[in-house]
Amino acid sequence: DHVQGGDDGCPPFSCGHLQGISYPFRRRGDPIECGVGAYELGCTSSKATIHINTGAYYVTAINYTGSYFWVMDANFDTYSSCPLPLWNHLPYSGYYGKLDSNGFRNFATGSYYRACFANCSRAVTDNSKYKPVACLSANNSHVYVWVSGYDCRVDDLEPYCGYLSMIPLGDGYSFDWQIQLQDANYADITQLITRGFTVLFPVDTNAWSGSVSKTINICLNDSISYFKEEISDASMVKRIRAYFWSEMHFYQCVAYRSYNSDYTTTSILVVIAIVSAIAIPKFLFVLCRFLLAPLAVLIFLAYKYWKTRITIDAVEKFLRIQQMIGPTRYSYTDIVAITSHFRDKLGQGGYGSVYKGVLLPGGVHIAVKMLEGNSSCNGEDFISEVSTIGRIHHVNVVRLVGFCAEEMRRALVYEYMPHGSLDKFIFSADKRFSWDKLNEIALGIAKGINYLHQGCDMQILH
Ligand SMILES: Nc1ncnc2c1ncn2[C@@H]1O[C@H](COP(=O)(O)OP(=O)(O)OP(=O)(O)O)[C@@H](O)[C@H]1O
Repeated sequence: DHVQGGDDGCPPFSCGHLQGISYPFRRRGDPIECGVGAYELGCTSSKATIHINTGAYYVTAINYTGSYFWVMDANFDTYSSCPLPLWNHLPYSGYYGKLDSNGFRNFATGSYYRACFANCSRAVTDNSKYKPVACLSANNSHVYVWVSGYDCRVDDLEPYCGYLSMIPLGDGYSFDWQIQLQDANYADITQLITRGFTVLFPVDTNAWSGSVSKTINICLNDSISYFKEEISDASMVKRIRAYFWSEMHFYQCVAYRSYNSDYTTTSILVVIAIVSAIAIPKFLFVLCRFLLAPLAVLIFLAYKYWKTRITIDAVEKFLRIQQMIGPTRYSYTDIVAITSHFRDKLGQGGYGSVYKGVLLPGGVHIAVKMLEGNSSCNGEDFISEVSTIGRIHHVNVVRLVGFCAEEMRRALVYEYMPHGSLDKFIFSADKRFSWDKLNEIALGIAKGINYLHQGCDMQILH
C-alpha cells in the first residue's frame, strides 16, 4: 500500500546525483503540498541529504519498487583516521513513523546487521567478538566494535561496558558476510559502514493519524484479501486454518497500526481485534459445541430411528401380506369354537368329515374339513395342501383360509361354498341343469386346474 510517485501532484525532481525523485520525498523549498516533511531532501550538486532524528544522511539510491532507500551517515568521515558513527540511541526499531519519547521519528531499516560500539571501563580479553578500536581508546576507556544481528543486543554487552554507538549495515540478510562479519575488525566494519544501509518507506504515512474506523477498515480489507489468497482451491481444513490466520493477521495489523495512537484508541482497537480474533472463533466453538453437535447427534439418531422404522415397517408389511395370502393356523379349541362343537356337518369326503363354521369377528362362513388320522391325506398331503392351496387365490379354486395341526388332530379351513359340491350338480336329477351350465363349470375347472399343481382337495362351485 505504500504511496508512490505522483500522488501529491508534484513533478518528479532531481537532487544531488539522484533523478526522478517523487513522493514521499520533497525538496527543501518545494510547495507545502509536495511530499512528506520527514522525507525532505537538502540538495547540492552532488549530494541529497536527509535528516533522520539528530543525524544527517546522504541518500545514495531510492528503490520505489522495493519501498526502501539507501542512506549513508553523513558524519561518518571515511577519510578520518578514526571515524565513529553518531547514532547513539536505538533507531530503526521497526515501527514505521513512531515518535519515541524524545519526539524522534524512528524509521524502519531493512538492514539486519548492526555495527555496535561499546566503551568499557577495562580491557575485554575473554570475548573474541569484541574488536578493539585503538584510536578511540584511552587508559580507562576501552572502545570495542563488533557486528551483531538485528539490534545490538544487551546480552552481547559485557557488564563493565556501555553502548557508545550503533549503526545498521547493508540491506538485510542478503549478503553472505556471516564468516567475514565474525572476524571483521574495526577497519573492515568502517568499510561496511561507508556502504550505508537501507531505510524503508512507511506503509502509509497517513495511517498513523487515521481514525479507529479507518484502521479497522484497512485491517479488515487486509485480512479479507489475505483470507481470499489463502483459501483459493483449498480444502475445508485449509479454509479453517486460513480463517484463523486471517484473524491473527487482523489482530497483528490493528496492534501494529495502533502503536502510535493515543491510549484510548489503542485500547479500543486492541479490544476490537481481540474480540474479533477470539470471540468469533469462541462463538463458533460454542455454536458447534452446543448447537451443531447436538443437532448432528439428533439427526443421526433420527436417521437411525427412521432406518429401523423402515425395516420394521417392511417386516410388518410382509407379515401382513403373508397373513393375508397365507392360511391362518388355528388351535383345536379354535376349531371347536368355530364349528360350535362340530354342530353342522356339511358332508363326508374321502379324507374326513366337513363341518360348517363361522369366523368371528366378521361372521365369515367357512367349511372345516377334519382330517382323519388313518386317512392317506395327512402328513405330506397336509403339508402340500397348506403350502400350495394356502397360497392360491383364484376365483375358481376354493380358498384355504386356515388349518389346524395339533399332533394328529388336523383340520383344513376353507371358504364356505354355499352351493355345495360339484358332484351334486353333475349327478343330481336337477331339471335346471343344462349343457351350457356344464360347459361353464368345465371351463372353471380347467382354469382352476391351471392354478393347481398339486393338492388333495378342490371345491369349484358357483
Ligand atoms: N368348502 C366347502 N363348502 C361347502 N361345502 C363343502 C365344502 N367342502 C366340502 N363340502 C361338503 O363336504 C362334502 C365332502 O367334501 P370333501 O371335499 O371332503 O369330499 P370329496 O371332495 O367328495 O372327497 P375328497 O375328500 O376326496 O376330496 C362335499 O360333498 C360338500 O358337500
